This record gives sequence, structure tokens and C-alpha cells, in this order.
Amino acid sequence: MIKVRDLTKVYVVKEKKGFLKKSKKHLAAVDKLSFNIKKGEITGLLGINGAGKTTTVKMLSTLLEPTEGDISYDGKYLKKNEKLIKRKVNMIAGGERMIYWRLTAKENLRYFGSMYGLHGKELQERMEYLLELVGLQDKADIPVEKFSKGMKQRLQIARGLINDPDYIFLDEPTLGLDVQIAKEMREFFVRLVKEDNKGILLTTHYMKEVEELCRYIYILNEGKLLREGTVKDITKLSTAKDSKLENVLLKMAQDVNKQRDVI
Ligand SMILES: Nc1ncnc2c1ncn2[C@@H]1O[C@H](COP(=O)(O)OP(=O)(O)OP(=O)(O)O)[C@@H](O)[C@H]1O
Repeated sequence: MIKVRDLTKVYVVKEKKGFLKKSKKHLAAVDKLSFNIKKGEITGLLGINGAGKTTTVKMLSTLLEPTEGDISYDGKYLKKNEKLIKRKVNMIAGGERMIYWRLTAKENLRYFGSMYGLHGKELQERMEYLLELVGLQDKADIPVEKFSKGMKQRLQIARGLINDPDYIFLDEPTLGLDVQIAKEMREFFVRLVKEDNKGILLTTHYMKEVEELCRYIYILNEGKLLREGTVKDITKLSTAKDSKLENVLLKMAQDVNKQRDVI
């Protein structure tokens, strides 16, 4: 299990003050956040108002250093075991980030695999396995710039699995995909947790995806935890017009903004 405790990230932002003057402002994008990610299930991380989801995912995947707080992965603290943990986690982002367009699918996987210390036969076998898994075995030698959106996204998934991570962080993984491919992706994520006992954290704006996939969800507002529970728990307590998660979240955002206006 991943245990996140009092996780905080403060960005220092430069603000223009007048014509020449600049001042520094501290922005807590993630503010004393605590939550768990279990193996064998998909956990949702949702947000309203610049919630800090991407910042959280980047800290979990060791791409960004926390300002304060602790993250432990199966009992091992990030601060003391960064090298080991880097090998056990990975992130899959939606859209077209994190892959090199000029390189072929195979070259991309070879590059990212080598960053995890894979080489030779081991890397070759892993690449072949993943290319087949995501259905790109016949397109392996084509530059990514010639890929369709769906093919790029499938390559993203292969890239995110190159190190056979125990925990996978999905940041809007079905962004911009057509309905059929998005469905295939969701089925694939379910297989990863059910058959391979991976732990997945999902951030998404598609509430239907959350309703379908997530056993437990955490809702953030301005970097802080606003609510947690199963989809059922959260929708049951809401005063929204119906129990659709989309409307429940919308109502939550309205209530939070109203309270802020009063203060
Ligand atoms: N590198 C950065 N420097 C300064 N501020 C940042 C940086 N990255 C993010 N922020 C700010 O931190 C806050 C949280 O951003 P983050 O991208 O983590 O939120 P998010 O929940 O993923 O948002 P969205 O759903 O819009 O993608 C926002 O106010 C954002 O403007």
C-alpha cells in the first residue's frame, strides 16, 4: 500500500507588481494531504478549483520533490529509498506528453527501458511483450508522429509499464480518445489490478470513468482533502439534484465557492 501523509508542495510564483517590480508569492498547490493507494484496486483522485491532482501525481511518481510530508511504498519511505521506489512506480499521462515523436515506438520503449536499467535480452523481451499487449507489434518501427491519437495513447501505456511497476499513476489517461479506444483502455486498467494486483491511482475529469472503475475516491479542493469515500458514500451525502457523480461534484464546487465568498 502507498501511504501519503501530510504531503505538501509549495510553489514559489513570481508576480508582477507595477511596471518593473516583481514580488514572490508562495502557493500551496498541495496542502497537508493524506491518503492511501491499495494494490488490487483503482483509487480515484478528483478535484475542484486548481485542486493539485497533477502536482500530487508528479510527487508520487518521484518527478517532483515534496516540500513537506511523507510517502511510503509498501513500508519503504521515499526519502530514504528513492532509487528503489523509482523502479516500482510509473505514470501514464493522457494527451501527447512523455513520448518522443521523431522516434519509433520501439526506439521510445528502448530509451525509457534503459532509463530503468533494462538492457539486452531482458529489454528486448519486455518491449516485444508490451508492444503485443497494446496491439502495436506491427507498428513498432514507425515514427510516432505518424501515429493516430489512439496509437500514441497505447504507446503511452506501454511506456508506463516498461518497468513492470507495482503502482501506476494515471493522469487523464483517456483524454481525447474516441469512445471505443477509451473503453478498451478502461478494460485494460481493470485487468491490471485484477489479474496483476497492481495499485492504480486515477485522476480524470470523466466522472463516468470514476463511477465505473474506482473503489474509493478522494476529492481535493485547493490542495486540501475535501471528502473521501466510495462513490456511493459520497453521492449519498450530497444535496445535488441527482446521484450522478458529475452533478455531486458540481454541487460541491458551488458550495465551496459560496462559503469562500461569505468568508
Ligand atoms: N510549476 C508550477 N509553478 C507554479 N504554480 C504551479 C505549477 N504547477 C501547478 N501550479 C499551480 O498549482 C495549482 C495546482 O495545479 P495542478 O496542475 O496540480 O492542479 P490540477 O488539479 O491537476 O489541475 P487541472 O485539473 O486543471 O489539471 C494551480 O493553482 C496551478 O496553477
